[in-house]
Amino acid sequence: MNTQIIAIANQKGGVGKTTTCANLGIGLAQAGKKVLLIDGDPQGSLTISLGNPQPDKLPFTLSDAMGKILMDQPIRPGEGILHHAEGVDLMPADIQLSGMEVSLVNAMSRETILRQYLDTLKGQYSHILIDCQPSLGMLTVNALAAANRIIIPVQAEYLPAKGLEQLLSTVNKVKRQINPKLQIDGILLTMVDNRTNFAKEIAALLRDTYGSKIRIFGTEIPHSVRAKEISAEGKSIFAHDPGGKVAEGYRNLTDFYPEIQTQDEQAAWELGGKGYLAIQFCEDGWDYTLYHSDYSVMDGGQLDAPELTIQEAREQILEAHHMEKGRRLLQDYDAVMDKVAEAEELSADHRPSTLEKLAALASDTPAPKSSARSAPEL
Ligand SMILES: Nc1ncnc2c1ncn2[C@@H]1O[C@H](COP(=O)(O)OP(=O)(O)OP(=O)(O)O)[C@@H](O)[C@H]1O
Repeated sequence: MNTQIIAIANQKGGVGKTTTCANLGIGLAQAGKKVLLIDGDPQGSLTISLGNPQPDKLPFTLSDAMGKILMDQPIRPGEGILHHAEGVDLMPADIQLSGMEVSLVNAMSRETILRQYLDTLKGQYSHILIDCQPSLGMLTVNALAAANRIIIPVQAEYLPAKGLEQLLSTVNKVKRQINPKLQIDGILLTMVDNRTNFAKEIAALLRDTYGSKIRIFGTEIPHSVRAKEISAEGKSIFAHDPGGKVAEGYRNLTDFYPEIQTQDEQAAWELGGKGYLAIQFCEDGWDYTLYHSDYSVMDGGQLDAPELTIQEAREQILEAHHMEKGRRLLQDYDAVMDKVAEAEELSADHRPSTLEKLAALASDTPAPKSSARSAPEL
C-alpha cells in the first residue's frame, strides 16, 4: 500500500491542528481509507480528544516507540496502537514525549527517529496523519522528516504572516537537507467566523502573499462551539454534530483531499491573463503545454526532472519561457483540457477541407485560412 504521510503543522498553538488531524483522519476512514493518527505532541491533546483522558496511564505511547527505535529494540506488530470506534488507529502520546525530545538532541540520526518508526508501519495504512506540537522543535522536525505532505491550519483571527515565514523556512530546510519529497498541500483556514469580514481579509492577504506558491484550501472550517465540545466527548464532529457546519467543512476537506493527490501528478494554471500552463507527470519527468488565452497551443515540451514536485516543475518551465512573473491560478485540469479540445474542434471546423481548397483553386479565389496557430497545415 502506498502510504501518504501528512503532518498537520503550525508552531502557533491553538489553531486547530488537533481538531483537523482527528476529523480529517476519521473523514478519510469513513471514506474507506486505512488511517493511523500519530499524536506528536507531549500535551497529548489528540490522545485525549479521541477518548483517552489520562494519556500518562497508557502502557505504551509514542515516546516508548521512538525510544525502542533509538535503542535498536524490536517493536511488536501493532504495539501500543489504539483503535477508535470511528475506524481510525491511534499512536497516543503523553508527557514523556517531551523527555524524548530532550534525549533526541544528542542522538544519532535524531531527525529521522519518527520516520524509522513509521517505516515499520507504512504498508499497513493508506494515510498516516501526524498531529505536530506547537513549536518548531525536534519533534516537529521529526514529523516533517517523516511526512511527504503538510497541511498548515491557520486560525482566521490573527495575522499569521510572520509565523508562517518561519514555518516555511523550516519546511524548506528539512526539504533540502533531509526529505526532498516533502511538499505543502495547503493552508487551511480554521475557526472562521462568518459574521465578520476578518476571515475574508486574512484569506485575501494569504492569497496575495502565498497564493502563487501555496494552495489556500477553498474549504474553510467555520467557528462553532460544537467543535469545542468534541474533545470532551472523545468523538469526531461527524458523530457529535453531523448536520453542523464544522462537520460540513471537514467533510468537504475530506472529499477534496484525494483530488489533491491527483493534482500532484497533473495540474493546470491560468497565468494572469497570459494564457494557461498544463503539466502532467510522465515516466521521465513532466510533460507540459502552454496555451494562449483562447486555448490554442503556444508551446510545449518535456522537463526531464521527475524528482521535482509539480510546483517546482511549473516554476522551471515558466522561467525557461520567460514567464516567471505574474500570477498562477490553479484550474481544474479536466476543464482546461475540455476547453483545449473545444478550441481544437473549432479551429478544425475553420480549416479548409481538401474539397474547399480544390474548389477555391478552380474558381481562383483563396481558400479560407486556418485561425488556429496550433493547427497543422493540410
Ligand atoms: N472550528 C472550531 N470552532 C471553535 N473552536 C474550535 C474549532 N476548532 C478547534 N476549536 C477549539 O480551539 C482550541 C484549539 O484547537 P486545537 O486543539 O485543535 O488546536 P491545536 O493547534 O492543535 O492546539 P495546540 O497547538 O495547543 O496543540 C480547542 O479548544 C478546540 O476545541
